[in-house]
Amino acid sequence: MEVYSQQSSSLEKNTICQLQGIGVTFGSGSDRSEVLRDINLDMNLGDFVCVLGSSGCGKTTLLRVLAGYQPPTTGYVNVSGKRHFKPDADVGVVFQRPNLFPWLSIAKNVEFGPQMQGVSKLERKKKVSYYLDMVGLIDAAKLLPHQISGGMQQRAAIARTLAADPKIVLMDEPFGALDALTRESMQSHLQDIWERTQKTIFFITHDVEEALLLSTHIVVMHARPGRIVKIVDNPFAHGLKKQSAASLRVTPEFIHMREQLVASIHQD
Ligand SMILES: Nc1ncnc2c1ncn2[C@@H]1O[C@H](COP(=O)(O)OP(=O)(O)OP(=O)(O)O)[C@@H](O)[C@H]1O
Repeated sequence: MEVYSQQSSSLEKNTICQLQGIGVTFGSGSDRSEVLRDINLDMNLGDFVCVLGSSGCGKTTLLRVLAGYQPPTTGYVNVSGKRHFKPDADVGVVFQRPNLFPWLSIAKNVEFGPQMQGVSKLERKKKVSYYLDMVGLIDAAKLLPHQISGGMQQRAAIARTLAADPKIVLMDEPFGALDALTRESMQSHLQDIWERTQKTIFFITHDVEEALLLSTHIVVMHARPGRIVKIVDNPFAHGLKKQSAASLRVTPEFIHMREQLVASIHQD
């Protein structure tokens, strides 16, 4: 395992997304609050980056900068070599609560992005079937969001985001509102989807085990101001392909790594 505290790895040829010197300060005078300072991070094609950190350390603010919702006070974001400063189709977002359009069927929700992009009807149909199949929701295509479970809704939200073909997918605690069993099945669904699409994923979680089960890299942030203190190459990357979460979790290596990460979060 390689653990290193450097702030930025060198730009490689398959870098999809680059955060350079990101800082965010809200307010001014006595209300001034520096929420993020000098965040540098490169994400390569197919990376699954999990971000861990105590509550309020700035994870969501960082995701909002990446999405183009929050302009940084300093620094910039590049996606595929271009400045990214406003929301667009290159960056897809999945929130903690699946914000599906309640009046549209699951299929129409998934079709929405490609339709906005002017994709032909035939292509749209193909995309909808492909992504609904990927998330195991073919049979729910005609149902409305309120007619399916929370886990199914979140899978539909993931399919909707992927159907717009983003270069990078941002996820803000997407399984945080789900019960433990559904969460576990969603983790294995997401791992499978990621293996199949090879998308670059930026994933915020409070759950150290979730980060170890899913990611290729783990970013640890500390607060006041929010900053990256550690970037870890996850030795368990792709681990769910070889063994179940239950058997991985009890290995001494996994337990040791989990304890190390918990300690580094709490050094904050
Ligand atoms: N628009 C804003 N104006 C002022 N302060 C803000 C604003 N948005 C966020 N903050 C502050 O920035 C800090 C970081 O918030 P953020 O939501 O990014 O943290 P987080 O790590 O995602 O927290 P959690 O894990 O609890 O979701 C908090 O102190 C929050 O109050």
